[in-house]
This record gives sequence, C-alpha cells and structure tokens, in this order.
Amino acid sequence: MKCAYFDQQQCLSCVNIQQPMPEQVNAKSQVLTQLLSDFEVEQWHQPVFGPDSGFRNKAKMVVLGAAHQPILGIVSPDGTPVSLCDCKLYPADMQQLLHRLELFVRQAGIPPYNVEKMKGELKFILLTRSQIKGEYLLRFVLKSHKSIERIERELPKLLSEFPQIKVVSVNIQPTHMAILEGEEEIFLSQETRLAEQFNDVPLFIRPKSFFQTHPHIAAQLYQTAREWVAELTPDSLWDLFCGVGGFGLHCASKEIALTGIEISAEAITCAKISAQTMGLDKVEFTALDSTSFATGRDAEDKPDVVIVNPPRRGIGQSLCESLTAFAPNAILYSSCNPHTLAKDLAHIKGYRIHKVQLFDMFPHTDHFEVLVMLIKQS
Ligand SMILES: C[S@@+](CC[C@H](N)C(=O)[O-])C[C@H]1O[C@@H](n2cnc3c(N)ncnc32)[C@H](O)[C@@H]1O
Ligand code: SF4
Repeated sequence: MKCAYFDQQQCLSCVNIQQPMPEQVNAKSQVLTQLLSDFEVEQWHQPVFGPDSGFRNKAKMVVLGAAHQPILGIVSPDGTPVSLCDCKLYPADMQQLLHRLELFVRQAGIPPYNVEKMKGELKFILLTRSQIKGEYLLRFVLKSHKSIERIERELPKLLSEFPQIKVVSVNIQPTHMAILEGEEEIFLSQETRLAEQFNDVPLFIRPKSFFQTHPHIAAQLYQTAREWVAELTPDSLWDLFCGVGGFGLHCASKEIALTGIEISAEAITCAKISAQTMGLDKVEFTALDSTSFATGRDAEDKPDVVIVNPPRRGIGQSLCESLTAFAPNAILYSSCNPHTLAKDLAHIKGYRIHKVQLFDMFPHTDHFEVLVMLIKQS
C-alpha cells in the first residue's frame, strides 16, 4: 500500500507497508516457523489476513500544535508535528471524524499539552469505532478539569453533525509521565459503553478495557477458537486474560460452563453484560490476576479446556507450571508475541501441539497473532 506519510518519513509506524500483504504474511510465517522449530507441530493452518487499509478501529492521536491550530497525530522522527487524520489504516468515515475533531479542538480553544514546556491541557484524543454500526466512543485525555467546560460547550454541535458518536468521556491524566491515561474517567454522554458484535456475539467496549484493534481478523480468530473448542466437546472452560470476553463468549453455550478471568474491572463489566445479553447463565466473569486465580486450585476444580490470551509478556513460568499441574484436556493459547509464546510452550509439559494458525492482526508491522491448540498427551 502507498502511504505519503511513510514515503516522506513523517510516520514510520508501518515498517512493511511497501510490501504486498501476501509477502508480509509469508515473512511473518517464516518467523513463526523458525521460533517454533524446536516443537513438533501436527497441523499448520493457512495464515489469515485481511484488507491492506481501512481496517483499524482505534485511533490514539497525540494532540499537538497550538489552540488556534491543533494537530491530531504524532511527532515525526524529525521532531515536527504531523496530522494523521488521513491515515489509511482507518475507515473513510473515521478519517472524516478525525478531521472534524481537529476543528473541534480549535473551536473549543483547548490548548494542546506541550510535553517540553509542560504546559497546556489536551494530551490525547482516543477514538474507537464499532464495525457493526459504525458508532464511536470518543475520549479526551486532559491534564486537569480546566477544559471540560469548553468541551461541553462545543459538544452539542459535534454530536448533531456526527450522531454516530454514542459515548463521550474525559480522562484526567495529571502526571507528566508518558502514560496514555489516568484513573479518573468522566462521562459526558448518557451512554457509557459502545455496542459491538463479532459473528453472532455481542461485545461491549468501555474506556480502559482492552479491545482488539482489527475487527475483521479478530472475528475470524474468535470463530476459529470456537470451532477448535467445539471439536473437544468440553463441559467447562476457563478464559484467562479474557478482556471483554471475546474468546470465552464465542466458545461457551447454555451447556458449557465458562469462567472468565481478567485484571481490568471495566472489561469484566462488559463481559458480564454480553453474557447476560446472550442468556448464558453458566458463566462467571471475575476481575482477578490470572496467575493468582490458577495457583493453588486443586484438580477437582479443573476445567476441560483453558484458553489464554495474555499481553505481550506472555503467561509466564508460574502460570505454565499451574497449567501443567492441573492438566486440562486441551489448552488454546492465543498470542500476540511469538517470542514469549515459544518460551511459555517450553514450560508447559505433557502436551502436543496439535494446530497452529497465524492471524495478521497488525498489518504492515512485524507483529501478528498466533492461535495454538495444545492437546494433553495420553
Ligand atoms: C491481549 S489482551 C486480550 C483480551 C481478550 N482476550 C480479547 O480477546 O480482547 C490481554 C488482556 O490481559 C489483561 N491482563 C493483563 N495482565 C493480567 C493479569 N495479570 N491477569 C489477568 N488479566 C490480565 C489485560 O487487561 C488485557 O485485557
Ligand atoms: S500509521 Fe498510517 S500514516 Fe503511519 S505509516 Fe501507517 S498508514 Fe502511514
């Protein structure tokens, strides 16, 4: 794909953008094969990839420039601010809204936060789009409460032009640190969650809950997990690092019991609403650390299948040892980092690697998602 920002070295996020998608996916497959070369993989499934543009549902824009001329984008490698409202990773309607938000900041007269001078108010604009209805969750990350009134003053006009914006909130991030968001979240809309749907599963997105950034691929990933789990005909499942519940909710049913564990309380709230909407009652979602949850459980308690989908650091040795100890019939490991995946696989004992499939969740970058199915050795 062609990207003028990349060609002019203004944004270098998509390191592989000049390669056609099939070539990118081939290169990723080779990396994965190499990293798993110490293991015997019974079935390699065809990699899954999607369109090269318009796929991303989340924009994290740094607010730069000045109140009379704000810029939503990034600081380019040469230090100048660059507006990324035209970034082709976003669908066309999202690009249009990003432009309108630049105008919003100007009309509201909110001074962008200047990291060097440690002055200004507006740090980031975070925008998430649902693929099911093209609706939006819009968040303003501010240094203090000072500019909330200005946002409230301009908001009705924006919402009348873009009625698809359903949730609006302000996040207060008072520290100077390079973190994206703070503890305090103030809703400026009646609605507090964005409704999404992958396959036939209703999902909900709230501020501060992780959500997959490539709906087209995420839907196929969850569907594949559902099909692989169905082959195992389990009575009970654990979904560890479950986020808003995408994996577990695809695999559970009225008959199959599901326990979902996730550190973020916001995400657990979303998962519970989904389960209720789906009429699943053999489901329990709890906000806990996955390793603490799994440690010390006795074998009586063990589920037939465990799904894990950790952050980039992987599940770690301790959780690998717990899984080895209570030995469920199968483990599905969905990973966004094949390096930590390979390390973790070496620590899970007594399993064979039945299937592996690559999902190109992060096109144009070196990153990708892998789904692995482990079956207990008999
Ligand atoms: C890669 S995301 C996956 C989320 C979910 N499975 C999905 O498909 O959207 C990893 C999740 O792990 C959660 N997490 C991070 N550390 C955790 C921990 N120690 N225990 C439980 N969950 C954790 C994060 O909040 C995040 O939601
Ligand atoms: S993130 Fe957008 S602007 Fe940056 S290189 Fe990728 S496509 Fe281009």
